[in-house]
Amino acid sequence: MSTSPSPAFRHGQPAPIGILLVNLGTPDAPTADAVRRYLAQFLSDPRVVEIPRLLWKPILHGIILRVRPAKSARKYATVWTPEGSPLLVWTRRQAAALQARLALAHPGSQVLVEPAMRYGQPSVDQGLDRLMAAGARCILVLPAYPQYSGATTGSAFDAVAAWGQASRWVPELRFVGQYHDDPAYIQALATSIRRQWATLGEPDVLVTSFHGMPERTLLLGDPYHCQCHKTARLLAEALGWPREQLRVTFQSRFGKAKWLEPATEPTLEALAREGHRHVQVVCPGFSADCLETLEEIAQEGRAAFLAAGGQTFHYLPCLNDSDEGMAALLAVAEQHLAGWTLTPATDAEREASRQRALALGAAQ
Ligand SMILES: C=CC1=C(C)c2cc3[nH]c(cc4nc(cc5[nH]c(cc1n2)c(C)c5CCC(=O)O)C(CCC(=O)O)=C4C)c(C)c3C=C
Ligand SMILES: [Fe+2]
Ligand SMILES: [Fe+2]
Repeated sequence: MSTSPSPAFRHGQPAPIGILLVNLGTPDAPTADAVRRYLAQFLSDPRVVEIPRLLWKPILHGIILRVRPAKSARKYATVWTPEGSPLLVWTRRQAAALQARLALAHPGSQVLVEPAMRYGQPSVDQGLDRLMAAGARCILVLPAYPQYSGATTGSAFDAVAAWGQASRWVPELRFVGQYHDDPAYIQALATSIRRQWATLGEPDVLVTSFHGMPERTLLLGDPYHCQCHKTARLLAEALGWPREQLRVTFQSRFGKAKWLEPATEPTLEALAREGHRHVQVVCPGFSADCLETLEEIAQEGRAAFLAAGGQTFHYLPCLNDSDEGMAALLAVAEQHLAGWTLTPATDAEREASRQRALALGAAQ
């Protein structure tokens, strides 16, 4: 979408450029009521549950929203921090760190970074309204999902489009689709893992556990599964590790449909039974630690591996706001900001450029 002239350079005064850093979303509190509100919004999204609404609504409201909130709230309580849900805390820190790094890297430009949650607060609408209120008319939407899936990245796009439909002044918008094979992201993963190996040592097997998706989405053309495998292959290469010592698994199964395989927890149990004693798990598809990594992997996954006879288990944290993680987000943002982040021209430079254009026109 584009208006002309580019509003970022109007009147010789640079308007700020906006970045909306979007992650999935999380409840406001680790209580059944708050989790119910969050799940109701999340699981009503047709991008997330692709079952005809007439069939799905009675299941969602009659069963899932009655049973799951209390169970999930108990899990959230085990990872909740004094500042709130880990996913939101990390997303806020990432947004602040990205803004600071952009200010250092591009002293002539002002780039504002707002955190947003696709479900819950602060919403995509609130984040975009804030950027507009601050004067940003060029906005980059950066979903914090390295691998594209319709359920996550696609849904973030829907939220931005719905906001645009309700807006009189739609800004220039750019949207990051994925960065699963970006060298800066792969390098960040490898650096983070190697740093942790310096104290933990290398495992027998490194399990890369990605969030699952219904298998049907792969058959329908969603690139998510392939992008997870490509990330894992590039990571093995960056680590200089034999491919067979690095496993790709899918976690967080939801519902009755067949999900992508192999599943993480059964794989951890099988590795223990096969005699692999030292296993580590890393979750490259999550840019920030959250319930799915801190509870499902670091707690449940560990318990399953040790109960099956494994000896040592380490969960390797996500990139979060680490130096290497922020360098990767900065690199991804910069690729998409090109042309917007140019330090604005002075009046003299603008006049010289106008004269050159006139001279060119006269020569033709
Ligand atoms: C990173 C990518 C993610 C994909 C792909 C994804 C797909 C997906 N998820 C569900 C159902 C649930 N996911 C839940 C939590 C959750 N999911 C992601 C990321 C992806 N989901 C994150 C970052 C989180 C953590 C949120 C947090 O607050 O920390 C939950 C809620 C928790 C629970 O009750 O178990 C559900 C439910 C589906 C159905 C799906 C693909 C179709
Ligand atoms: Fe999920
Ligand atoms: Fe889970």
